[in-house]
Amino acid sequence: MYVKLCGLRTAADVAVAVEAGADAVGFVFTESARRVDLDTARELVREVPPHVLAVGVFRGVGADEVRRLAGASGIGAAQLHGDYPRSAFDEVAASGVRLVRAVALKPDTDVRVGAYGEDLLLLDSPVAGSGERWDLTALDRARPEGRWLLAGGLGVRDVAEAVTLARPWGVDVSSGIESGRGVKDHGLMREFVAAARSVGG
Ligand SMILES: O=C(O)c1ccccc1NCC(=O)[C@H](O)[C@H](O)COP(=O)(O)O
Repeated sequence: MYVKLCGLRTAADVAVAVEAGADAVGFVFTESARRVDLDTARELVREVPPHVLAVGVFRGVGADEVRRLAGASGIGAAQLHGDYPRSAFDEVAASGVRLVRAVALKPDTDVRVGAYGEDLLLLDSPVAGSGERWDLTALDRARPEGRWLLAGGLGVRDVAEAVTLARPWGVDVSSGIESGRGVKDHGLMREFVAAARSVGG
């Protein structure tokens, strides 16, 4: 079970995520209580070892700006939320970063992993980073195959149940590992990784 811990803001957050065994860590570059500025992001990315993917989270930022921030911070992947066209994905990918396509599951959502050139598809709640759950039974109508992550209101107590129901390749969390908005709880981070991996290997 691939586990991404998102919205990290301090070097201690990164150290705990790595020690807990996270596969990927996310840094929010867009308007949010979790936003980190470029200098902070660059310092945090330096703390991420090569076997862990450093992901920059973007929404409402042009592809050229994503490229600039990706290059300046050293992230390994860009997670794009919102209505980015395929051309924007191509443009960002050309800078050498991997792509995460973040979408809410609607009737017309293209759930083919890689349809926009992405390495990972992230199925999230309609309001990303809000900690709100969404109706996982919608996956019965359109279930991705391959490298897709489930996100949206997951927490220590319910991630195992959600994994059993949705059968994702991996999971992503932010609010559920916080003690307050934008403040990571290191105990919850460790517990979340263990809980996510407690289901069927
Ligand atoms: O975290 C934010 O504030 C945010 C703002 C704008 C776009 C994306 C954002 N976050 C993305 C994530 O943290 C996660 O990938 C995902 O949405 C899970 O969030 P949560 O429901 O809080 O666990």
